[in-house]
Amino acid sequence: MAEQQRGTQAVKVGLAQMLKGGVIMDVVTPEEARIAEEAGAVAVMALERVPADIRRNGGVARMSDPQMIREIKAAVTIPVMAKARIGHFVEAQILEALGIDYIDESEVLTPADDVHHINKHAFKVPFVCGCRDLGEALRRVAEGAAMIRTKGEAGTGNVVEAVRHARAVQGAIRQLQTMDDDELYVYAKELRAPVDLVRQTKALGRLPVVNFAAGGVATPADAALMMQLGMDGVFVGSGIFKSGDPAKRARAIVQAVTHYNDPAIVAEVSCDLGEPMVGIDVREKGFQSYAGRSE
Ligand SMILES: O=C(CO)[C@H](O)[C@H](O)COP(=O)(O)O
Repeated sequence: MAEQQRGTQAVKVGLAQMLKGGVIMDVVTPEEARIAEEAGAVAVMALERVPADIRRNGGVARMSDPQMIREIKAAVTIPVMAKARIGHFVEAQILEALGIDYIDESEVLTPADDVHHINKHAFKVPFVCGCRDLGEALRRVAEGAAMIRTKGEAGTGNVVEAVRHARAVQGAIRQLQTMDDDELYVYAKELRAPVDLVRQTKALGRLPVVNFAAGGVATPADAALMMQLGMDGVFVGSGIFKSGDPAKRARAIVQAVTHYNDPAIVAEVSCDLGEPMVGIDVREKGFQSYAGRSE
């Protein structure tokens, strides 16, 4: 690709589109990365601890050790993503210098700036960011995100928040499509999002970038549910590598995403998967929401 074309918003959005219809798996070792690749993951997310362990350990969660990210990059041929803390543009600079394929500016790590997100236009590497609703999604796109993921609640093994966020985004887009163009200025104000992106979303009938589900997807049925709710693909972390048979579950979730509209196949791949991860009820007293850490 010509140097002057690298890193334009169109190129970054196009790179993210290449992941459409796929599963992106959190991995913490080169061995897990190889299991993910063999299972058919379209990309892996290299991190030191899956979200369930981040929750268990507590403390400040930061960008992973660059050496560990390098080892995961060397282990697989599929794209490798890594996480930077919200607003931590130096962690993002480091990840870009490491040649990472996509950066996740993630609420799963402890935010570094509780007001500002990273200006993602300043980078050549594409970014993915989380959202709970349409306004949050379009604010991230305005900052240069090339890919969106609904946040869910990572590390819970509980799909309820992923469903809530996917329904919020899709429902708002349906509502937007019933609106008169004159009404978009006020709606954009309500969404706290630029009116040109609101107009574009109305015209497309979808977000202007790919939108994956994340946070709490733990079974093939969960993954197919998110696809039927209109998501373009799925992130799975704790649900695979905190389960009894990660390789089998990883393959099953990839199959379920590919055949999400075929219940017979989803039933078949759901058989004999061993123990699922133990989940957390998000209504439990003292539950810490990661999704609410930024807006
Ligand atoms: O942060 C992520 C995506 O950006 C994680 O990959 C994803 O949310 C994992 O969540 P879980 O462990 O619940 O599957």
